[in-house]
Amino acid sequence: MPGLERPGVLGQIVRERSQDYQTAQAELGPARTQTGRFRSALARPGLSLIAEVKRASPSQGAIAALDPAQAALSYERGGAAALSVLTEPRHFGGNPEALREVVAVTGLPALRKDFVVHPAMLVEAADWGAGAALLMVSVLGEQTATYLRLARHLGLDALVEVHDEHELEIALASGAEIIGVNNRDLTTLSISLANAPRLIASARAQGYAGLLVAESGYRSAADLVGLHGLADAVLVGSSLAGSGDLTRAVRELLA
Ligand SMILES: O=P(O)(O)OC[C@@H](O)[C@@H](O)c1c[nH]c2ccccc12
Repeated sequence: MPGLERPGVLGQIVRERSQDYQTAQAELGPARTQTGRFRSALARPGLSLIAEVKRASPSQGAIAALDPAQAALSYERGGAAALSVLTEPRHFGGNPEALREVVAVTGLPALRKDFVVHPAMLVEAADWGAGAALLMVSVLGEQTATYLRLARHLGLDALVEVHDEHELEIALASGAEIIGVNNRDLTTLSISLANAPRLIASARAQGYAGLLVAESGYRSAADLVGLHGLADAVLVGSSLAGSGDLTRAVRELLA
């Protein structure tokens, strides 16, 4: 399975997830209809917000004991364009039910946020009603294009995540329609808010015409100023999830 040799926290999680899915079988079945709901939600004019249901993280430990369905409704009320739901159980407090519950209560498209290391994880995402799945170039490397094709076959949009120039090259070559740039280095967990603007500008300069998402570390509307007119969307988790009033936190972030 891909990514087993990655260093730091990322490598640990990838090895755990690979164990979890070691004996899984992926029944792809016939091609499913592509709705593109997640993609269209981000393509709307202005900076779209992907609000994340995140109960814990390796960098912060416990964030908030959110009820996923309630959190999703609060985010929707505040004006989020789409949702991201962690399904990784050991470090992010996620689980499959969280995603299923969110899909059941909201009209917003949801991203399965996990460390995809096996095709079965994409089949699950589609079966659970996700509109999209996260594909991390730091995990999948040159297999990113293969997983992208699998996601499409299953009717899913894919958020292809990169953190540096080399990963961006792989994402651009893979044919990704949505590329996310993570400000957080997942091997060290350190954040640099300059990373997403820099790589997003680089993707545009290379003629990339798809959607671009800035990810991680945003806490206030002031932090987003540099993204307007540059990124199509921003992915925010911890600062919203830990705010105590999710609807208000979304409104303040988008103000
Ligand atoms: O909580 P933050 O700093 O707002 O970040 C959200 C999101 O970008 C982050 O959860 C994330 C980005 N890429 C990931 C990959 C796996 C797990 C988590 C992530």
